[in-house]
Amino acid sequence: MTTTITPLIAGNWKMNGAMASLSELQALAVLLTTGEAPRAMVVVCPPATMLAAASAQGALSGILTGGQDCHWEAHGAHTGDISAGMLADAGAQYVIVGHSERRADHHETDDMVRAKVEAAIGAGLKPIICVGETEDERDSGKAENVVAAQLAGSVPEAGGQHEIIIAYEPVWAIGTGRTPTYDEIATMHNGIRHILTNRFGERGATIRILYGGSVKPINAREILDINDVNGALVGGASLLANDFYTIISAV
Ligand SMILES: O=C(CO)COP(=O)(O)O
Repeated sequence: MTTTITPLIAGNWKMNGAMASLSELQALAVLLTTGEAPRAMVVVCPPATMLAAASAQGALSGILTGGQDCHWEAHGAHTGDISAGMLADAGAQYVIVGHSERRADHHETDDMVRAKVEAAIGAGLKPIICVGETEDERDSGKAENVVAAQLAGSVPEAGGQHEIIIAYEPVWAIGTGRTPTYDEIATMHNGIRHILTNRFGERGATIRILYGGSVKPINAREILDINDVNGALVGGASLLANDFYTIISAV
């Protein structure tokens, strides 16, 4: 059912890197254009200050770019914030919304995330909507219910007509070097697929579901082989061109 989905590998640089890190993007571009053609779409989400330069550079080698967050309004008195339209203006085609670090650090609720997704769609961006349980929630057997509730709250009806991407990122697997078992990932992705097809019908079968949380060159192949895993959202390992390229090549 999902075998026709072209996988997508996205790198989330978070608050790492400086303009000098664009040399890593350049190195990645060289690897991607001189090696075997990638079997995945490649997206890099650098800090917003680097987005325009990264987009211009990426365009030369097929690397797409995305923002790491956007405001839910198109413009206004929101000091320090960036709108989805501004990200598009800087060359982004994607935007990460509802990352657990923002849900935690900025008290983002599902309602806020849904409004951001709508703003992203309105600006012509493809939102990468993050969901995932904490360790306590997994230990107490609530992981699937937590993710189902986040999907219900964070994914707007417009998700049925526009391209959206779901990223399942268990909070306890982010930056820890720990991952769920392959069975646990398969169960969660299968559950998300059911939720998407129940809600959006045939279209739900075409929505990419990425896995994120300690994806590394060493585990990428096994994770990307799991049914209904349509790519990865990579943090730390996306900062170095060689590591990121190895993950992309694992598709
Ligand atoms: O949060 C993540 C991507 O959004 C995952 O980060 P790590 O790959 O560093 O665990």
